[in-house]
Amino acid sequence: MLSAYRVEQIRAAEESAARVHGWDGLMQAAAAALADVVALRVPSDATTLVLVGPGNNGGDALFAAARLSDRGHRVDIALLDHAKAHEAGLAAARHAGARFVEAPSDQRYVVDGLFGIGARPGLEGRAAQWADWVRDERPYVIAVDTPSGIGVDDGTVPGTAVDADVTVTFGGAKPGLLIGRGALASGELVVCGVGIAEHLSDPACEALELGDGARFAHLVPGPESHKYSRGVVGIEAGSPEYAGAAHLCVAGAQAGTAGMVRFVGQRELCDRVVDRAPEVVAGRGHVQAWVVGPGGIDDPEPVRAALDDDVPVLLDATALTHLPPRLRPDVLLTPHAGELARMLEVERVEVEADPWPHARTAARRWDATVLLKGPRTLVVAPDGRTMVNTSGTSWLATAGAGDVLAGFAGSLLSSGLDTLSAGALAALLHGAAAERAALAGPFPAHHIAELLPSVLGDFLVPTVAR
Ligand SMILES: NC(=O)C1=CN([C@@H]2O[C@H](COP(=O)(O)OP(=O)(O)OC[C@H]3O[C@@H](n4cnc5c(N)ncnc54)[C@H](OP(=O)(O)O)[C@@H]3O)[C@@H](O)[C@H]2O)[C@@H](O)CC1
Ligand SMILES: [K+]
Repeated sequence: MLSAYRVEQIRAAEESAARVHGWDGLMQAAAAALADVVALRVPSDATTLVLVGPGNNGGDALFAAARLSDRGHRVDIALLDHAKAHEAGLAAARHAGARFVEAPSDQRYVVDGLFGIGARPGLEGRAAQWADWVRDERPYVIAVDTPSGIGVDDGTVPGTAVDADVTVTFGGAKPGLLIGRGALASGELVVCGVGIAEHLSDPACEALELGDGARFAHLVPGPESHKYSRGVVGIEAGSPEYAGAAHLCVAGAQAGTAGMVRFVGQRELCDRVVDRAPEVVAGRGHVQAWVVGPGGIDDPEPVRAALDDDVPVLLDATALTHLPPRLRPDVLLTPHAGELARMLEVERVEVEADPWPHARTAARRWDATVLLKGPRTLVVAPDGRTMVNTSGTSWLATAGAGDVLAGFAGSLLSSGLDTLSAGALAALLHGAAAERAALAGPFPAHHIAELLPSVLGDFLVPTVAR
């Protein structure tokens, strides 16, 4: 599990840790970790340009530059403001023989030490020019703690930001490195301990990882299991216009942990679904979770009927246009940005620019868990607990992918996972299956459903079914 902390949490932990290790101790730990990553990633005969800002982020970069110079690396340093650069760091870099330059020129490797957790979002003046140079010249960029220009607490990018290939972040991740456009600017994350971990309070948000399978070992059936104990998921999806959504949602559900899939809907659609998937049972009956809405008809009745059953309910697509004013925490809503914008009566661009507060607002307003689909899918519980998904590929922007996700998440709900865990796990494995599919190039959504069982199996290893 990857944990992310807001700036004030990091500051508080830093304060406590500094009493133990000293401020210089923390900075040296950060600089050492940074220098190690640079030494591993940058070819030994290349020149690394280190961009240095006015605060301790620049201090980390300067001490790392000194360490790299000492190890024989060629280092150019560009100071944003000579008068404000970290004094001891500057002396160390000079002493180690780093070269000082006025501005970026033809360097292909860059360390972004302009601003870290002390940053106000948005870059101006020379910092903005240097970020533009990075955007145009596309060198390989290693960001120090955070890419400069992002909102560290929320992942907003109000203006220009440095686009990094990798971000070496200290003490713990930050929400802005996981969420929204900030996440896209961060690239790969390397979290380095600098001695503050034991002083941190509860994370602001978390990301499940593919190594977290042991937490879900209870999903693996045992010798006593039967189809009902594994879970029955009921699906009401598809319409004459979108029959495919029914097939894809069912395929997603069958790829999950449920022992049985029920399908309800018009007779003709039921027949078609059972023709394609003979294991499916058509018609109403007892279920442990409902999925309603993918490609569905514009009718409030299926939503009302599912909510009347006292089991977890996933509402997607057309079902989101028929929400009662208040739901309950075992309801999982799965909008994309456009659907959430409609639900909240705001513009889609507003949701895309700052997704987290919009997902939180909806979760609070409906007292339901909200899974907001996007390049970094968010799952937010009514009490604000948030999981961010970091798996996936841009090829996932394909018709039907959401139908598969809804069915798969519903399957996990029917097996007893709470809405937050089911949403987070479904998003993680759906994204991982898409990454696997993308190895062969673009793919249709049904490939995700075909790959999900093996992705789930790998995730749950070494806890294999007996
Ligand atoms: N966490 C840890 O345990 C450890 C953390 N460490 C490191 O410390 C870093 C935090 O350092 P920091 O507090 O000095 O803040 P930093 O990000 O360097 O920037 C502050 C300066 O930038 C300026 N400024 C800000 N935004 C601006 C803008 N948009 N445009 C222009 N100027 C702007 C701001 O100006 P001011 O707001 O004061 O006017 C101030 O001068 C942290 O990210 C990590 O790298 C390690 O050393 C040790 C372990
Ligand atoms: K930075």
